[in-house]
Formats: sequence, C-alpha cells, structure tokens
Amino acid sequence: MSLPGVFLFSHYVESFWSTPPPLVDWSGVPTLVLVLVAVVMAATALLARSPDTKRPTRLPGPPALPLLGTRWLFWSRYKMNKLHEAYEDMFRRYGPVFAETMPGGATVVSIAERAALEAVLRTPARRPYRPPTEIVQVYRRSRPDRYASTGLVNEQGEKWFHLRRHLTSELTSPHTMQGFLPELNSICDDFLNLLQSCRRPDGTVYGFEQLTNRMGLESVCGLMLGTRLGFLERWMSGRVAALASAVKAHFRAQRDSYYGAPIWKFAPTSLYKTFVRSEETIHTIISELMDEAMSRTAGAAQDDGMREIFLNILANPELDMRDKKAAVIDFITAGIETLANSLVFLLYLLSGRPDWQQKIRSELPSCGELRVEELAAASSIRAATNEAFRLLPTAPFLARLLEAPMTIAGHRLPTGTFVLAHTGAACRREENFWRAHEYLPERWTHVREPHAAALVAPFGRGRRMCPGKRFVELELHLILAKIMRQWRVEFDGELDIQFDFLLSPKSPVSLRLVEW
Ligand code: HEM
Repeated sequence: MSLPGVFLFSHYVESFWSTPPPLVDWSGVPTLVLVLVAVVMAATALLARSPDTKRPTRLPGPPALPLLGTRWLFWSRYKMNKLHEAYEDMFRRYGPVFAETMPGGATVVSIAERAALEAVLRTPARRPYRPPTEIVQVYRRSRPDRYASTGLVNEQGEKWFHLRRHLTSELTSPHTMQGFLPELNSICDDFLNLLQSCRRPDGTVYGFEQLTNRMGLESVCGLMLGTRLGFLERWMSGRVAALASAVKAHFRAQRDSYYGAPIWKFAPTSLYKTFVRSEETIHTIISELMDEAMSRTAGAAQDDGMREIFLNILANPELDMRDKKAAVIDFITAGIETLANSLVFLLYLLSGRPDWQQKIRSELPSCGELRVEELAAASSIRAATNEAFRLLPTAPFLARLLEAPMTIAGHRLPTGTFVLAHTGAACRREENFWRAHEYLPERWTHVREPHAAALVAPFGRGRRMCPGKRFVELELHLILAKIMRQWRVEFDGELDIQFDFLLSPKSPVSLRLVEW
C-alpha cells in the first residue's frame, strides 16, 4: 500500500471509532467513504507499482487452457518436429506479433515484424539474458562434481560474463583463424577424400548429412582440442558414432523438454533419462578426448596455431577445471550440428542454381591450398552463404528476456518478457526482401529493394552472439570453394526439413556430386 493510502485509511478508521454517535443517521456514509478510500488506495497502489510487474497488454495469440497454457497446440494441431511450420502458421493466423502462454502462465511473445525485431535485437544490453534451457540447468545443477556452473550457453549475468571473457577471446580473434587455416585446408581435403570414397558411379552420396556431421566433429574438435581426431577416416570408430548420436539425442531432448509436457520437472521421465544419458555420453567421450589431447600436447612443440585455443583455456588460472571441461563440451555440442546442417542447406539451395555454382568456380584458382585473400576475392561465395543463411538458417529464432519495457506493434511489453525473435520468418517476408522465398545469391552483389539485411542474423546479435561465427564462415567458404572446384552439386526434389531444436535436414540426405 502506498504511503498516502495508509495515512488516509488509518485517519478514517481512527476518527470513525472516536467520534460520538451522530444526530442524523449517516450510517450509509462510512461504508461509502470506506469503499471510496479503498478504490483510491487500490488505484494509488496500482499507479505506484513498478512497470516491470505489469503484464503485456492483450496480444493476439492462440487460446490458452488452464494449467496447459497454449502448449496443447504442440500436442494436437502441430507436430513438434515441424515447429518452424507451426510458427509460420501462427504468424498467418495471428499476425507478426503474437503471444503464447506457458504451462506456468508466463507469456512468450513471438515477433516476425521488422521494426519490432530491430528494436529487440538492437537493445545494447551489457549482460544480455538469454533464457536458459531448463533441462540442462536442472541436470548440471544436480552434478556439482562435474559442473561448477551451467556453462557459457546457459549461464546468465556476471557468471556468464566471466565465462565469455575468459573462454572466447581466442576463438573470435582473426589471428587465431589465420593460424588455423592450414589445418582447416587439410581437414577440408580429408572431407573431400571421404566424399570421393563414398560416391557411387553416378556421383550420388547417400547419407550425406552423416558425412557433414563427421566434418563438423573433426573441425570443431580440431579447433577446440588442438589435435586431429580421425572422424574423417573411412570407417568411423564406435566412439565417434556414439558421440554423434549423443549430440543428436541431446538436441532432441532439449526440444521435447521445452515444447512437450513438462512432466520431467516432477519425475525422472524417460525424456529426462534420455537427456541425462546423452549428456553423460558426451561428457565421458569429450573428457577422454581432452585427456588424449593433453598427453599429445605435453610431448609436442607449443607454437602450433591449432593448439592455441585449447592451451589457453587449459592454462587460464581464472577458470575452474570443471568450467574448462564444460566449455569444451559446450563448444563442441554447439558447433557440430549447426555447422553440418548449414553445409547441407547451402549445397541443397545451390543445387537449384547451377549458374551460380559455375560463377563460384570461375572466381577461384583451379588448384592448390586456398588462402584467406583468395576466398575474400570470391564475392560469389560470400553471396551464396549469406543467401543460404537468410533463407534457411539452422537457428531460425533467437530468445531474449527484455531488460527494459518496450512498446512493440502498439503493445507494451514489460521488463522480463520472454521474446522469441523470429529472424528466419522475417527474412522470408516479401516486405523485407525482394522475391523473399527464392534463393537468389545475386541480391548480395546487386541489392534490390526491399533488402532488410540487418534481419539476417544466423549467429545471433549483440554480446551473446555466437563466438564460433568467424570460424564457421571461414570453414563454410573453404569447403564450398573446394567442392565447387571439383564437382557441381545436384539434388532431386525438395529437402525435408525438421525441427530438432535447430532446423535440420531429415535423414538420410542423398545428393549428387558430378564431375564438371
Ligand atoms: C553454422 C554454425 C553455427 C550457427 C548457425 C550458430 C548459431 C548460434 C546462435 C544463433 C547462437 C545464439 C546467439 C544469440 O543468442 O544471440 C549461438 C550461440 C553460441 N554458439 Fe554458435 N553457431 C554455430 C556454430 C558454432 C560453433 C562452431 C561454436 C564453437 C566452436 C559455437 C559456439 C556457440 C556458443 C558457445 C554459444 C553461446 C554463446 C553465449 O551465450 O555467450 N557455435 N550460436
């Protein structure tokens, strides 16, 4: 209650009991006054409340059921592995800004409108709050023997800032990437050899996505652990296969824990057990790989560009050993599928543009190691990858909690509102891009309006942006260049895409690599 409210109320009560009985019957008046005072007090209290606690003004959105909120939609009308289509449908039904209700009653606001997205993503937060994945948080907090925190991806505030500062500076530095380029060239060559050995006589490669996954594993582990691990050898070891399938299960369990019934929060359901198994498999295998990498590093020269990141993380006295291990795990799990899916999407989209493939080839030297300057000079490569990220990003939306109240599309959203910024959906809207649904790399070399380039955010925005961006761009450009020098890519029909917490190609994917 506000101070004037308390004062008024106590003054009234005191005078009511101390005054003698009136000559006239005023008996109805005290009640009336009491009601009026109560109204004034309630209004004063409401106005005095901090704006942070106000709920968003009523936004359009699907109808919410008691206890279940709007989650029932994902168990009836929509399929969980087609969530991207579910959101497209909801944007059609409710417009570019709508609200869902979580089972606990909290509101999640989805945005695909340009001005609103730009406002949310431009906010210059020092410690941006990205809602953590609860199942990871719950599990890691239950294992203090293994985890000192919930890790860089899920941590918040000062703890996140500390991890980010000590874990990512090497990864984001152009110098580190320059040093890693010779090794990356050799990893890409091994990937091409693997593709060659898996090609049928007509050029078809079955299960292409599994090979890109192995490429993701080899390059991200190489980058993080500073050593080659043999994921690109023709016959994959059991350990490699186990790690790859644990990473897939890990993402799927996160998706199901978020969009499915939240029973795992109250009992160890099979979903929770699957998640724990995948986390433990990943932890065990990566711990072994780290130990092997450490013993190899101990006997080797220390000036190799490839070992820089790993050694610096290991040597950092500011970090708990458990955080170092969790960081390597998080980097590897965050990097493998994202990279592999992006490569499949890129080649699939390019298969519809043989002319652009020819253009890429014409901009490259015909043989030899590729240097950064040669890649930078091939503008068609950058255009092809930018356009693939615009049309088919593996991370189609970004999650944030608003750090200040914001008015979006005429609706006031209070601090703390959970927002899903659907950059992927916004990039496919005609008001934001010319012929928005088509794969047109030329839009990046000769701009045609509308062209809302700022909406293309495959690696996120602001201080929580993906620290792997520089590495991924270098790697995708390099692989694409090497593939285009050797083959043209063909694909029959349409790629089936599903939502595994990331957009992923439905396996198995077959495409043809045909000699020029
Ligand atoms: C095509 C590949 C990749 C894509 C599309 C991608 C995309 C993303 C996105 C969208 C985010 C969230 C950013 C935000 O909230 O603003 C993110 C975060 C992150 N990514 Fe990536 N990523 C990729 C590869 C990688 C690689 C290779 C690594 C590690 C070597 C990595 C490590 C991380 C980490 C640690 C975070 C959490 C950062 C933080 O919260 O501070 N990612 N990534």
